[in-house]
Amino acid sequence: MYIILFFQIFVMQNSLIGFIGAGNMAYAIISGLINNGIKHNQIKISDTNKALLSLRKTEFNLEVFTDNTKLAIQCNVIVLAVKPQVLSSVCKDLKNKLAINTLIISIAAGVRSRDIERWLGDNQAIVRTMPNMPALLNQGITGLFANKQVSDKQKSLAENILNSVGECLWVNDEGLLDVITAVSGSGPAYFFLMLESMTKVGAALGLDEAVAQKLSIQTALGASIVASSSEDSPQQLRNKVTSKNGTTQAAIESFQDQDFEVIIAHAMRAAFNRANEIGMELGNDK
Ligand SMILES: NC(=O)C1=CN([C@@H]2O[C@H](COP(=O)(O)OP(=O)(O)OC[C@H]3O[C@@H](n4cnc5c(N)ncnc54)[C@H](OP(=O)(O)O)[C@@H]3O)[C@@H](O)[C@H]2O)C=CC1
Ligand SMILES: O=C(O)[C@@H]1CCC=N1
Repeated sequence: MYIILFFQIFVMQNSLIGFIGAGNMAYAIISGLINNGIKHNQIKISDTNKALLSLRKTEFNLEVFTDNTKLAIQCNVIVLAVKPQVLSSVCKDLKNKLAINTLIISIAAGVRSRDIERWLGDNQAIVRTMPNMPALLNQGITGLFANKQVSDKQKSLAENILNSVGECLWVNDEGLLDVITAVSGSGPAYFFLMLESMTKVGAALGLDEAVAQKLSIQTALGASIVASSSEDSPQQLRNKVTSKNGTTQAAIESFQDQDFEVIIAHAMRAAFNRANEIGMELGNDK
């Protein structure tokens, strides 16, 4: 056990991790890596946006590049952190320039590993992932899928990197990553929307907006902590808040009258379908 742990730390400490794309998710993952003891000189970052690169250089004290290839040829792990729509051109520029043992980690929604393989050139080890934004505070959760070229050592390297920002969950069926996208990838935004609505209504009912926001956020935090530490299911916990003929029952009945579950199902299916659509659109990109 200790030998495996020591080996994993050794592999991480001897990796050079390059991020292509310096946006929100790169920021979140790099923050987690640095908080977990990865040295600044083990992370490099490239982006087309020079102003953003100079901000990242100030924030993290890392080497930055405007040329993705220059970054990629120096790293043994490359995290593809650009929008799905620019991923094919980013990969095609790297085609046949990477060492065969370079591990590619894609965080792009919808984009299938076989397309990334096709754009980069065959036989590249690719771990396709779906992290989420709470990675920023090491509270993320990431779904991962490995293509056939990924070795066990590379699997544990990818897992260690994403474990720096939260929990990891491997899937054998790549299609499930689109479901994970609809649940936890996009999920933080669903809860933020709920917070926005609760704040607005609290203010409309007479609270200061800042007070309504604080109450809403602390309530979400408290409910999440209880749900994640309790043996009870979310439904059982809900029942514990819902007094017979009380205020919560009135609210829950109103949600149910408005088909709350249908609203959630439509929204999550829309996210899932969009992930599929992105995969199909880019799958047609030669
Ligand atoms: N945001 C989230 O919560 C999550 C996002 N993801 C995935 O992560 C990926 C990144 O998302 P996010 O960080 O939000 O996006 P951002 O737009 O914040 O970051 C992407 C960065 O890539 C830059 N970029 C564009 N073209 C290139 C290029 N050719 N070479 C290098 N850099 C380039 C962009 O510059 P410019 O803005 O100037 O175009 C931008 O700075 C996406 O694929 C998304 O699906 C996954 C899980 C959660
Ligand atoms: O909205 C998106 O497409 C990305 C993927 C999951 C979260 N953000």
